[in-house]
Amino acid sequence: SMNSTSSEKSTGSQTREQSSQPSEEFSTAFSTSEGTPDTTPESMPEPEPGANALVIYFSWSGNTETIAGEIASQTGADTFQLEPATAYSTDYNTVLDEAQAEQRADARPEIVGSIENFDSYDVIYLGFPNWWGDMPMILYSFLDDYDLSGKTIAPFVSSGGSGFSDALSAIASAEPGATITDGLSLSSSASQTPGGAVADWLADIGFAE
Ligand SMILES: Cc1cc2nc3c(=O)[nH]c(=O)nc-3n(C[C@H](O)[C@H](O)[C@H](O)COP(=O)(O)O)c2cc1C
Repeated sequence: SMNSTSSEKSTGSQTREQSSQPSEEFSTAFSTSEGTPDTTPESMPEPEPGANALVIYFSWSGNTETIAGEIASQTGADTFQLEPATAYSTDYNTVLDEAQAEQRADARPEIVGSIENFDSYDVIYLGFPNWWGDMPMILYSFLDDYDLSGKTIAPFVSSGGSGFSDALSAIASAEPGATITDGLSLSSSASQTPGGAVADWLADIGFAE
């Protein structure tokens, strides 16, 4: 299940009616182009691979979710889907307007449920689609609600071509006490077969199993 963290997310499997690639227009319009000291190594049990990592993501049409699932599968990390208390429209043109209105209002959409044992995670894989050159506002809700000081954030984005835009600096501003790795940026279509890119990225940032 994509919602394997703790017990919270029984409501988390919204179905999406859109195709996984609703945003052809963006391809053109937006193209720019272990922490503890090793004191008693003999007697310490080995930590489970990925046991201290959590994949947190928002996805409207499934592309970011596919990347999130691949990261979880390759690392053994838990996952938590950011889901807004008030669902977005399933209509593409309508969600474009909803997203823009939320951005203009600097909104903080409420997140369904809460992340159990958040403090126990050292590594947060944080994924989202590029929405109008920014993170969806629910990512700002998450960064406001949770303190990521001392954690490592490994960001990933799915986009029609814009990549992260200014999202990486926004994350850094919101979480000055966190370490942020190089990000993984995939196009909408590359997001659908992310295995190789995820493996390369995990190796690059030092989190390959
Ligand atoms: C509301 C909205 C705004 C978008 N804005 C951009 C954008 O500014 N730049 C871009 O490259 N893609 C943009 N896209 C395209 C998405 O980033 C892209 O389709 C992504 O793969 C969707 O990920 P998801 O399936 O996880 O929701 C936008 C899509 C939506 C729905």
